[in-house]
Amino acid sequence: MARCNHAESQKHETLLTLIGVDVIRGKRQLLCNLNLVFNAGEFIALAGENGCGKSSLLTVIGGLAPLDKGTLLFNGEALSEIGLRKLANYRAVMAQSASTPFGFVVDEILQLARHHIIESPDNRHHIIGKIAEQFDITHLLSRNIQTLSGGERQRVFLSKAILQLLPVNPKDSLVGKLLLLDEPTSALDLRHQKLVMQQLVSLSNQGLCIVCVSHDLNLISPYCSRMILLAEQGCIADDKPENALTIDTLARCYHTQLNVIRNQEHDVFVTH
Ligand SMILES: Nc1ncnc2c1ncn2[C@@H]1O[C@H](COP(=O)(O)OP(=O)(O)OP(=O)(O)O)[C@@H](O)[C@H]1O
Repeated sequence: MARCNHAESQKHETLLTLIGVDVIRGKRQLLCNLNLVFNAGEFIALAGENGCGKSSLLTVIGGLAPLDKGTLLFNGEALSEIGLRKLANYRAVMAQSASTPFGFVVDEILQLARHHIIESPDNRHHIIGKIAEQFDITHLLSRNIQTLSGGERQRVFLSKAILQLLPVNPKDSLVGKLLLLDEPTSALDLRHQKLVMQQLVSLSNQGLCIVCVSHDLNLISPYCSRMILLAEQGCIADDKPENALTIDTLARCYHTQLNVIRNQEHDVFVTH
C-alpha cells in the first residue's frame, strides 16, 4: 500500500498556520485555542465524534466562515485578507453533502471548477478528461448530476474540487495549494474507496496539502501521513496514524471502548 511519503519528499513548506483558533457555533464553543501547522505535501486525516466541530473547522480554515478568535495564516498571509476570488486558486473545499440546486450536466460542473483559470479550451478538455478517468466518472460526463447515485455524485464533486486547483501545465507543482474534503468517501464502494485514496496520495506526493474529514479510520489511516483527533474542544492527538490511534486516544475521542490491532507493517486497525 502506497502511503503519502511526505516525510521523504521534503515538501515541508508551511501552508496553513492556526494560532489560538476558537470555533463557536450558536452558543456552543466547539474548539478552543487550536494551534496547528499544515504543510505542503501532507495528507492529513481529521477525525472525531459527531458534532465535535470537524466540518465547522473545515469551513473556517477554508475561509468560508468567519474566524471567531485567533489567527489563520495561509501561505504567510492573514486568510481573512485574501479575497475569495484569489483564494479559489489556492484552496478548494468539498462539502459533506455537495450538490447543485439545478440539474447541471456533469461536464458543465467540472468546467465551472476552472472558470477562474485562463487556459485554452483544448487544455481544459484534456485536464477534465484526465481527472474524469482517474476518478472513474468518464461515463458520467454527459449525465444530469441529479440523476446520479450517491457514490457517483461524490466522485464528481471530488473531481470538481481537485480540478479547481490543478495548474494549466500538469508538470507544475501543487505546493502552496490546499484541498479540504469533508467525508469524501462516505458513499463509495470498496473499489472506489481504494481508487480515491490512491489518487489522493498521488496528489499529496505532488505537493498538494490535503485535509480530509473521515469517520472511516481503517480506510484512511494506511494512506494518510498524519492523523488529527479532535475531542475535548481541542486536538488530543496529532501524529502518524499508528501513533495517534491508541486505545486511550480513541476512548477520549469516541467515549467508548475500542480495540486497536497492528500488523507487521505497523498499519493500525480499529475494531469494536
Ligand atoms: N449554524 C449553527 N448554529 C448552531 N449550531 C451549529 C451550527 N452549525 C453547526 N452547529 C452545531 O455545531 C456542532 C458541530 O457541527 P459540525 O458539523 O462541525 O460537526 P462534525 O464534527 O463535522 O460532525 P459530524 O461527524 O456529525 O459530521 C454540532 O453540534 C452542530 O449541531
